[in-house]
Amino acid sequence: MKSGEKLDVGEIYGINVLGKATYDSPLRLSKKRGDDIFNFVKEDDKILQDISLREFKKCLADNKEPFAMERAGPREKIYFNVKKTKAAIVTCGGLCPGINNVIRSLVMGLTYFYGVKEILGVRYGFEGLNPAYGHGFVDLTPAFVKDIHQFGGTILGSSRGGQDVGVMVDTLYENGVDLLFTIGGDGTLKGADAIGEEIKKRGVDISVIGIPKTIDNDVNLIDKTFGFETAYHVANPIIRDAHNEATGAYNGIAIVKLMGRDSGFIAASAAISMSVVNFVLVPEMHFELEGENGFLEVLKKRLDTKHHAVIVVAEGAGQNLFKKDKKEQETDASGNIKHGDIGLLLKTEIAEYFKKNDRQVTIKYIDPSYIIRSAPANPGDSIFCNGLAYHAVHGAMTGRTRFVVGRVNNRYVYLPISAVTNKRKKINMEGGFWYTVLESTGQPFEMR
Ligand SMILES: Nc1ncnc2c1ncn2[C@@H]1O[C@H](COP(=O)(O)OP(=O)(O)OP(=O)(O)O)[C@@H](O)[C@H]1O
Ligand SMILES: O=P(O)(O)OC[C@H]1O[C@](O)(CO)[C@@H](O)[C@@H]1O
Ligand SMILES: [Mg+2]
Repeated sequence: MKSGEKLDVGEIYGINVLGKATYDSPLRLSKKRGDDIFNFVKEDDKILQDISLREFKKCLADNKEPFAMERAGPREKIYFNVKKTKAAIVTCGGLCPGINNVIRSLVMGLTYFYGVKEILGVRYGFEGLNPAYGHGFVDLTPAFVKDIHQFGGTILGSSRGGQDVGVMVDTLYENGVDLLFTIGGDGTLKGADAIGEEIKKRGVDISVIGIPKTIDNDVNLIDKTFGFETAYHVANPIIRDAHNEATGAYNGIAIVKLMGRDSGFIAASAAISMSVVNFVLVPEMHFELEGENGFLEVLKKRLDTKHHAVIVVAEGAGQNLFKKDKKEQETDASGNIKHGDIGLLLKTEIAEYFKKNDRQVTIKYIDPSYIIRSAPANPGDSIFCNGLAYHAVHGAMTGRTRFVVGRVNNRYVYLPISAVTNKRKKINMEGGFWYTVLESTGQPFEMR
């Protein structure tokens, strides 16, 4: 392609809008550079998805515009009349550090940036949008939320389990809600999109916004979800102490099981952050216990040389070892598969194997379980939660709908909900992150 020639407009992650934004933003921001005042974000400001030069050159060669997404932030024109705007906030799914920070910053942002006067707190997840449960609403004001960031959990309560989308939209409409902020994981975001679809069908003016929350960090496309960093931060000293237990006995083995239903980011990050771990087992890998290259044999070799071992296992790892029939698979209220307890299975299998091989071992099994997700957000997550909430408020006021706010390549962006829910983010076993895990643990590429 010759210089100066225009690229074809390629695919971008287009976001639905309720209509044209016609009101002037009440924010006193600048429109020009060089005046030391933050500028409104221009509508054509996009962030590249893949920042490698090779990918960019490939797009140039194919005469295609690279994949890009909207930069998040305040716009000059907004859609909603701030004098009449009413918002609602709902939190769904499992707990996660930082939920209260997000609620607090949404309330502060809506109130102080745009002058929104009424914000409803929906109780106990999507249940709270079904009047049959009788949960009622909480009035969220700056005075009410000012201290909540100091606590873990969610002041609104949460739930799993499906609700009738029509009933939820009726509730929003009947209560005059213009903006619905949903804070949750993949399930919540799918629910939010379904609500947005129903709103569109009815032709009503309600924006639906998603703020991705999950300690598992399994939301597609975005750099990370809030709460993930705190979760592995809490796991870090637990691993340190597990190592003390392992080295405190001849042939001591410590097993730490961490959450991570389908993605092993918590286990892997915790292990790299406290690099005394010798084996990390995650759902993304296939490993066997038996056999010449199986996990038990590799563990034996490790004990023969070092006489202790620390194993960190993600709850969704090694599910192939349970040999369950598809029909026997149990699910929770939201349809998430309940996994077999890999921590206990490892403990039993390791004990039996070394007994059979006539070797003395001491096994300590540690399952911190919910402890890693019920803590308050650490400083890194607190900063992140603030940023997500403020950017969500700015996006919502413009009439954008069915979108999530997230960070991609270290920038805040808006993405359609469907782009982040159509696939679960998993550790790339050929990627640099997993390679770091192998470098840090010294475990083999394969154990099967
Ligand atoms: N496809 C869907 N359509 C409508 N609602 C859904 C859909 N999937 C999930 N939900 C609802 O979203 C809520 C939260 O889902 P879920 O329990 O799976 O948690 P999550 O948001 O994925 O968070 P976590 O990371 O803790 O799993 C539940 O009330 C669930 O019924
Ligand atoms: O027992 P609960 O509350 O349903 O949630 C457990 C699940 O939630 C998660 O923490 C995700 O939020 C998973 O890692 C875990 O499997
Ligand atoms: Mg989920």
